[in-house]
Amino acid sequence: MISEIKSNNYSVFFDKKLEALDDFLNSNSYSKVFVLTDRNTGEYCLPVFKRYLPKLTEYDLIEIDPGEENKNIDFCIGIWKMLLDFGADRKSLMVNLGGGVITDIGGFAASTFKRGIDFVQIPTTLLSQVDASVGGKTGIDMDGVKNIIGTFAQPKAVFINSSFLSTLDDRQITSGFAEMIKHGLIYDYDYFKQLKAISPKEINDQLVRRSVEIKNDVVTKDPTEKGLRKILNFGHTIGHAIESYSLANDSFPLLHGEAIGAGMICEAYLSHRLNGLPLEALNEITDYVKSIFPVYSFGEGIYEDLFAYMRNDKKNTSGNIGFALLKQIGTCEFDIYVRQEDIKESLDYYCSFN
Ligand SMILES: NC(=O)c1ccc[n+]([C@@H]2O[C@H](COP(=O)([O-])OP(=O)(O)OC[C@H]3O[C@@H](n4cnc5c(N)ncnc54)[C@H](O)[C@@H]3O)[C@@H](O)[C@H]2O)c1
Ligand SMILES: O=C(O)C(=O)C[C@@H](O)[C@H](O)[C@H](O)COP(=O)(O)O
Ligand SMILES: [Zn+2]
Repeated sequence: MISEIKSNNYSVFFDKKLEALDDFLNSNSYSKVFVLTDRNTGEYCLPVFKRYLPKLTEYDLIEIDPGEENKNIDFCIGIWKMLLDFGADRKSLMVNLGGGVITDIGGFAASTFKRGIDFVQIPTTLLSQVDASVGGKTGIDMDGVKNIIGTFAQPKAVFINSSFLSTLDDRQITSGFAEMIKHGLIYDYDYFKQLKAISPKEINDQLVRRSVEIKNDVVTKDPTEKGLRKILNFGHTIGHAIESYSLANDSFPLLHGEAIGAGMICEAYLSHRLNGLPLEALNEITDYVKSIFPVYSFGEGIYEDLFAYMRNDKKNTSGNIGFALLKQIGTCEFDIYVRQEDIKESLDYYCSFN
């Protein structure tokens, strides 16, 4: 059974057999089809893709190394070169089969090759299914700064097949769960309470769909993040800085969702101190998020590094560091500019749990 959510000029299909993708390919005469995977999705997901699309006999496979550290210009150049060498033209299609790294770098490479070819997203991690594949943010990291190069480019379609999650490890499932928690905190208290009642491994199609609905409600109203869409960035001003620091300094860096978990605790603190979030709500959020994600251990010695990353956040204006902060659980406000000393206090709050 296929269900569909309509987004900005494209649809998100929930489809256990990729029949919607089969229909999409049959109703669009693309000159060539390119499939972008990483090594893991090539191993675990490509066989599923091929099983459901027996008529797709002709495609060129582009495979990159997995991991956040590879969401960079060098791998992007490699993808562009493959498109060039294999004769991609403006009527070609890029199929991004992977997690958020693949949907981000693949969407960026496709949206810039020959000034843009069509691409579709087939998200294969929980995080990419509930967040990364929807909304048209594409991009790569540079000099350790998250998503500093990129485009707003809408896919032609998104095809979500929850069976891909069966080969995803628990840590990756929990990482994606962070974005679902975020959706509840910024938009739907009842949804947050539903998530609190289960463990990340107990997620189901209905909860995945609810997260996509929430993200889609927001991005259809503000596709290029001029205002409202910034609420989807709750936890990310500090979370991205922690993720970038960990990527640059840790042998086994935090995953995106783990860093956002830390960021959400810090930004819930700022929501309480500066935006009226009740103390009991701050405690509820802190206690719950700490129960899902181990506290990342750091101290004041890295604060300057974190501030340097935050100074590159895309929500900033004229050097003022921008945040989306909660008013209450389920309601989030944006374009709140926070002084460095207040940010430091939120980091002290988080580090007090070490
Ligand atoms: N564009 C957006 O709106 C948006 C939203 C949220 C996050 N992001 C970005 O997404 C990235 C994180 O995405 P992610 O968490 O999916 O990471 P990821 O793409 O690195 O995937 C995580 C790991 O799981 C492996 N994998 C993927 N699917 C698998 C499967 N079905 N079975 C087994 N292994 C599988 C991958 O090879 C990788 O090793 C970050 O770069 C983040 O900035 C973008
Ligand atoms: O879609 C959005 O908008 C988001 O902010 C979703 C985030 O979860 C995601 O990590 C996004 O890539 C962050 O955007 P950025 O603009 O801070 O790079
Ligand atoms: Zn995120």
